Amino acid sequence: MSDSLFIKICGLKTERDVDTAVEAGADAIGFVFSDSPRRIDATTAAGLCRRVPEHVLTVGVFRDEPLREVRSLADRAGIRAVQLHGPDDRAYYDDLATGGWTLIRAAAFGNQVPRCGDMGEDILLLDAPVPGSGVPWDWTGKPPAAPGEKWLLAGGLTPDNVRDAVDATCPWGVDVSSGVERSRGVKDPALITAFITSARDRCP
Ligand SMILES: O=C(O)c1ccccc1N[C@@H]1O[C@H](COP(=O)(O)O)[C@@H](O)[C@H]1O
Repeated sequence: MSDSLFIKICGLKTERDVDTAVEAGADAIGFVFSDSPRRIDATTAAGLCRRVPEHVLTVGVFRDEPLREVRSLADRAGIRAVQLHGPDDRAYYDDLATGGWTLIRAAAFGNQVPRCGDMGEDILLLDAPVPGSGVPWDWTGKPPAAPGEKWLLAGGLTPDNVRDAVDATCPWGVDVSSGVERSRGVKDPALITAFITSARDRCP
């Protein structure tokens, strides 16, 4: 992981896209294990993880999956972090913490601003109400999280809007899926590279 803006590229399914994200400087790459056009199985993810150097965090994305499913998929794939889109249950997080994974809690930004650590997570992801939809939320209204918190901005980011979004919200990092695709579920290597370049523009 680098000290500059942390960048996660999510929903990768192919060797070409993993290699592109790593070479372009991604800090984390995500594999979706929930219902989605980006879903892959544990065997495919394990093969892709073997291509990823140690300094890049491999993340499994789950939505309201039973604990035993999360544990089984994460173990078989060999990922190092789990991104949880529900349930917001402290016991669920405490259980997964014993597995040694970095815990990323995804929450929709609303009237109540979640705090990183409320569920024992290591990183908070503030997302649009429908994850993976490519629809941005209004990040201009008020500070999404306290300065210094380890939080990722996600939801409808693209190479064209990521720089403004970072300037407006000062997140610890950013996360993208739809905005680097040429069609739903199909990544575009040129967009992956363009996203990382734009996000880091004027950043250390
Ligand atoms: O990508 C999906 O289909 C998905 C499915 C289930 C949970 C999360 C999912 N994606 C996450 O959504 C955000 C933002 O995505 P986008 O850039 O708006 O398309 C990202 O964290 C993905 O990991």
